[in-house]
Parts: sequence; structure tokens; C-alpha cells
Amino acid sequence: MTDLAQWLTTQTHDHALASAVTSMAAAGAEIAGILQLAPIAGQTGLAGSDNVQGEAQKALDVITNDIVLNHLRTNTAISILISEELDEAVDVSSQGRFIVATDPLDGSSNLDVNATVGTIFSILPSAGGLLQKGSDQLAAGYVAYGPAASLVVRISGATSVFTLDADGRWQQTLAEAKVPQASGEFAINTARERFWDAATTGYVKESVAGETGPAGKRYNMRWVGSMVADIHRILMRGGIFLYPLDSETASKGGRLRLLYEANPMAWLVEGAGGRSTTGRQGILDIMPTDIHQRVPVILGSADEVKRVEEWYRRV
Ligand SMILES: O=P(O)(O)OC[C@H]1O[C@](O)(COP(=O)(O)O)[C@@H](O)[C@@H]1O
Ligand SMILES: [Mg+2]
Ligand SMILES: [Mg+2]
Repeated sequence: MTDLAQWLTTQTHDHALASAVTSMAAAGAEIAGILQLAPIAGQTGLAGSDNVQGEAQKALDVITNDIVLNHLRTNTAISILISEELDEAVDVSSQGRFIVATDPLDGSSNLDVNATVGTIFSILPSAGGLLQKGSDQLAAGYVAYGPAASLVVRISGATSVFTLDADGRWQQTLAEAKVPQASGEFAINTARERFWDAATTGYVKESVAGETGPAGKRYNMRWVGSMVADIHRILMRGGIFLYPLDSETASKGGRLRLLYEANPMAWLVEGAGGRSTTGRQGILDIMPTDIHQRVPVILGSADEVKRVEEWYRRV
């Protein structure tokens, strides 16, 4: 079996870049252990504080952020950490060549029901500064803490999947994830229908019509409410994920954050042959204006994403 360290030698000759991925993988392995025991340790509740985005922090949002920070602090390859849970970017090492942007705990509203949550990360060159396009990413990945802990990572080639073994090592379990081009599953929070724009409404109506509508095939709907879990399903068996701009989120630019949610997921999905867009622009082409910027996110199986883009051209 190939482990993460062996795979990294096949993906890059840049040891410092490989070490940045290794640090995030080590943080993920530690977080996996913490999450398994969190209900016993009484850690699934609120922290009693808000993050910069005004969201109530869970105790584990804070704990996982500290774990990531501790793993990166000892790595001189890292210059700066950007985190959902930190108001400002944090300096790590003055010599560091890489910026890491992270959502240390994604889907934390799922903690009290023991559903899959995750850690997302994006690695960018320090030289480009804090605000860089997703297409400038050097590596990206996430850890999904499900029945098994899965690390999904891409440097420049394929998107590869690793599973945490009993000894805390990441073993490769899928060399090249491939998002099927076509799919019959869509993921969207349908309770937000009254806020949707015409394109989203059109696409979902068409899908719900199944074989009686223009799509000519039946669809299923899935929504975990944890981006990592929804995207992991799409990476494994196809589908489309939509958190579009709607009338309620429009003033904020969307719901999900560009630097540590949309960009890394778009980079991973595109590395697996999928497609990503805001509806009107490729996610990876967006020039950020703020480290906590929010954007509309539509990604997954290429044919489905193209159908949504077609709707945005029409309306
Ligand atoms: O509550 P909603 O509207 O279903 O939104 C769910 C989305 O919000 C998120 O939970 C936001 O992430 P955080 O938990 O990191 O804030 C995504 O994982 C998920 O896709
Ligand atoms: Mg998140
Ligand atoms: Mg989070």
C-alpha cells in the first residue's frame, strides 16, 4: 500500500510544499482522535464566543483551530495562516514560502448529531500575498471525519484519497478520484427556495421533474449540511452541490467562504474531472478582496454544472 509520504514524493520535488501537506494531514489525524471522544469529553457544545463572521463558535471550532495552528507553528515552510476562526491572518514563520487557509471544522452544526464533519485547507505561495485566485493554489485538501477518516488531497495532478489506519498513518485507498461527468443527484438546501434566483429555481424544477422534464432522467436530492460530507459524496459517486447567491445572502456575497471552502473544494473537484462556478464565473478565477470573502458555490459533475451555467446565461 502507498502511504501519504510515498505519494507526496511522486507529486512534488518541493520538500517544503510536501511538508505543508504533511502538517495538515497530521493535524487531521489528531482532530480525528479528538472528535471520536468529544461527546465523552463534553466538547460538542458552544464555546460561548463568536467568530469574525458573527457565527457562534462551537468549543470544537476553537479546539480544532488550535490544533491546526500548533501543527503549522513548528513548520518553517509556513509563512501565514488564514482561518475561518481567526479575525486576522496570523504570522507563522518569516522564512515560510506558503500561506495556508483553513476551515478547521466544517459543518460544525452537525457535531451534536454525530454526522460527518471535516477540515478543509488550501496552500498558496507566500509571494502572491494574502489575496490570490484559487487557480494559484499549489495544493488543497480536506479531511472528512466519517465512519473512516478520509484525507482527500491534490497537489497538481490527480485528486487522491487516503484513509487513516489504526497506527495513525494515511494509507492511499483511491489513487485518482474521478467525478462522473453525468449524475442524477443534486445537493441544495431546499428550505431556502423562496430566496433563490431564477436560474437556481429553473435548474431544481427541471431536476425534480425527472424523466417527465427536459432533463429526461430521475434525480435524487441529498443534503448533509456539512460541505465536506456533501462534496466527498460527489467526489466518490458524482452529483452537484449548490449554495448559490440568493436574496438573503446576496448582501454578503453568498454563504460559503472563498479562501478556505470554495477554492480548495473547486480545486479538488476540478482535479477529479468535475467543474465549478459561481453560476456566472469560474470559482478559481475570482480575485479575492477579503480573506473572509463569501461566494456562491456550484460544483460537481461537469454535465450538471454546465446545465446550471446554461440557466444563468438564459435568465
Ligand atoms: O445551514 P445550511 O444553510 O444548510 O448551510 C450548510 C453549509 O454551511 C456550512 O456548515 C458552513 O461551514 P462551517 O460549519 O465551517 O461554518 C457548510 O459546511 C454547509 O454546506
Ligand atoms: Mg465550513
Ligand atoms: Mg468551520
